[in-house]
Order: sequence, then structure tokens, then C-alpha cells
Amino acid sequence: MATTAAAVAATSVVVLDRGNNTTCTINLHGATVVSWRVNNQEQLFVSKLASFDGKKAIRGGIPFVFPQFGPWSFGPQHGFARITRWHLDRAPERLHNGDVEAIFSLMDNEFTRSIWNYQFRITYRLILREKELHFHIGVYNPSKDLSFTFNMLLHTYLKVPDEGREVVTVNEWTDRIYQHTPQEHVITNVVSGRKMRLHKYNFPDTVIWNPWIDRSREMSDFGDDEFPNMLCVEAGNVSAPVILLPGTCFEASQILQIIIEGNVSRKTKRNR
Ligand SMILES: O=P(O)(O)OC[C@H]1O[C@H](O)[C@H](O)[C@@H](O)[C@@H]1O
Repeated sequence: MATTAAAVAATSVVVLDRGNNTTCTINLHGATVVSWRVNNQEQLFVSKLASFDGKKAIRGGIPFVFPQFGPWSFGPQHGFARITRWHLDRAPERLHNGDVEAIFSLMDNEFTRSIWNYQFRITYRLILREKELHFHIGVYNPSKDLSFTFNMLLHTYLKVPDEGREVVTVNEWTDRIYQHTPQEHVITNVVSGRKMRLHKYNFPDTVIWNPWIDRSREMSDFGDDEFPNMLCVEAGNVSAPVILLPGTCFEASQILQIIIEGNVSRKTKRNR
């Protein structure tokens, strides 16, 4: 890949390019995945009013929520990870199988310690495959004597057409935390009427959110008319915090996969 760490230092955006117009773009502000295009088709929603000034969280894509989910008496809602500049540890690199990988990290610094006085190190590894995006997260507690607790969540904004949905129906303001959910969710009617599979490991909860009409109006960085075109399906640890003992590491991962209905289902249709 052409991107070098030095080139990235000058910018705030990192692009994983797998060829065939399949790319993933990460803004170092929050290590927010701001675009995932598969065959030139965008899969993620980013508001037309999203702010990229490096001050607030980016309204859309996949903000990284840590170490708090929701309002926080010590600091900003959903923690500081989504509003802190991350470090690029490994610039995008093509693997032998054609996939492209990049690694980001966030460590405690003066700003994070002023809010939350713990040492930590998060490693965030992203792998772009042909029809999949993999997220591998490690949180390390380097302290010799202090444990800490945290929430973590990948706040995925999926781009969806304004249509009905099976099983979980969203037709009003929705903000639900589902606890102990299965490892796999299938979201119907995403871009081009396709299905998206969300597979998660060590993320026991799932939050479903859509601001709907009134709350959209209350958000300065979200268009009043945008709510029918997005759905947040957020995998995380939110109902019970994770306790991380000194010298130990926590790992979690997520895979987003576009489901392509194969020949079998086409054949079945023809035979009907
Ligand atoms: O506006 P934000 O701080 O980005 O939060 C956006 C939303 O995130 C999650 O989905 C929460 O469950 C919601 O309660 C919250 O409104």
C-alpha cells in the first residue's frame, strides 16, 4: 500500500483499499470508520451535517464508545475514545490473501487521565475483506495495582432504505438495549435490499437506535429528514461493565458481512 506512516501523520484519514472499488476509510479522530464501500457501494450512514472539526464525535460511520456508554458524570457522553485522536500503529498493508489490514491504538494521556485517571492501551485492528469488515479490539491494563471498569461499544450506523424490517421493527423513536444477545444478527434491507450479518465475540449486548422525528430535530449534526435512511445496530458491553485486573487484557471483535444470496437461492427461485 502506498500510504506510509509519515504521510498519515499529515492527514487525519487512513484508507484501506482492496481494489474493485472496495475501501474502508478511518478518521483518526476517534478511529471512526467513516466509510465502507463494497464495489463502490457505501454501507455506512454519515449525516450530511456531521461535524469533522475534531471537537465532537462524528455523527455516523462507526464511532468507538469507551470507557463509558451513555451520560457520564466524569466526562462526555459515550466516553472520550470517540473524540480523541488515535495513533496509526500499522499503515494499511496488503496481506497474502489480498485483504488489507491496519492497526490503530489509543493510550491514556493527559486529557484522558484528567477525566478518568487510569492507564490503559487499546489496540484496534481492522481488516478489509472482499465483502467483510473485521474489527479486533484489545484493551490492556498496564497498571501493577489498579483495576478499572469500562463499557465499550461499536456504534455502527448502517445505511438503510426507508423500508419495513423483520423481527425488530423500527417505526418510532427507538433506543433499546438488548442484553445477552446471540453472537450473530442479520439485518434485512440494507443497501440494495441486501442483508448484513453482524457477528460479534465478547460483546454480550446490542443497542438498537433511531432518533426518529423529534429527536432528529434536536440534534445539530443530524438532518431532520435523515432518520429513515439509517439504523444503529451497536454491539457492546454496556449493561454490565467489564472489570479489567492489573496486567490483564480484554479482547472483543465484530465482523460485518454482506450476505450475497448465492446460486442456490437463485436456482430455487427458478424452480418455483
Ligand atoms: O448523540 P450521541 O451521544 O452520539 O448518542 C447517540 C445515541 O447513542 C446510543 O444509541 C444511545 O443508546 C442513545 O441513547 C444515544 O442517543
